Amino acid sequence: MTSPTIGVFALQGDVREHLRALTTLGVDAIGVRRPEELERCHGLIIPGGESTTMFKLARAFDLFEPLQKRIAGGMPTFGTCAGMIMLADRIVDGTSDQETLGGLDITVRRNAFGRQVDSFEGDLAFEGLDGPVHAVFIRAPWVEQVGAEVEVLARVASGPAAGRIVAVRQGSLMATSFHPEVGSDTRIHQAFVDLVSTGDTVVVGKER
Ligand SMILES: NC(=O)CC[C@H](N)C(=O)O
Repeated sequence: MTSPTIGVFALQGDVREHLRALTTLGVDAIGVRRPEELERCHGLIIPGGESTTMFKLARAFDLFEPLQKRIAGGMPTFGTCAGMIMLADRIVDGTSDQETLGGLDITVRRNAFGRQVDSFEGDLAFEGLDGPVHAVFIRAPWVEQVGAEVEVLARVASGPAAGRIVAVRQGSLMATSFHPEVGSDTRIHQAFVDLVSTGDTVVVGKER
């Protein structure tokens, strides 16, 4: 596939930043609000935002089942922050029984780093990429537990959350706790575009 169309789930969240990153990479990028738009996509990004609102809107706009079907059918999908929560098979946050689209065999903790005030930035190593990534965390989840098929791509490097898993891949699904669409570093988007284009991405290590 030479020129894939990649959609960005566009009912809520930081859609524009992802569209801009994809366009910078020369990808045909479209916002997805309706099932017909999803049908045109070879891959999908689910952005950061507010995951409970995203679930409600996906239901209200009849996108929930089509999304679940495409993801289960192997469409490459990349979730960032709230998008990671959408893709997780299991969520813990102490309060809700929030449903998920699922697909990634991970357990995520919502707002794991704390509430609003605990948004932070930091550099971290990302499997397969040359040099560190500057990661921006905004009321972010972290991954508490991963299944046997899940590759860990990044962990927090230092501070109280050091060692926490913040990026994963399982087959055609990728997710980061942080926001790679913020700023001008498009390497993580490029890795996802490669995954969509070739069915595989940069060589990643396997860790549990
Ligand atoms: N920046 C984000 O996407 C925050 C995610 C949000 N805290 C949620 O639980 O859905």
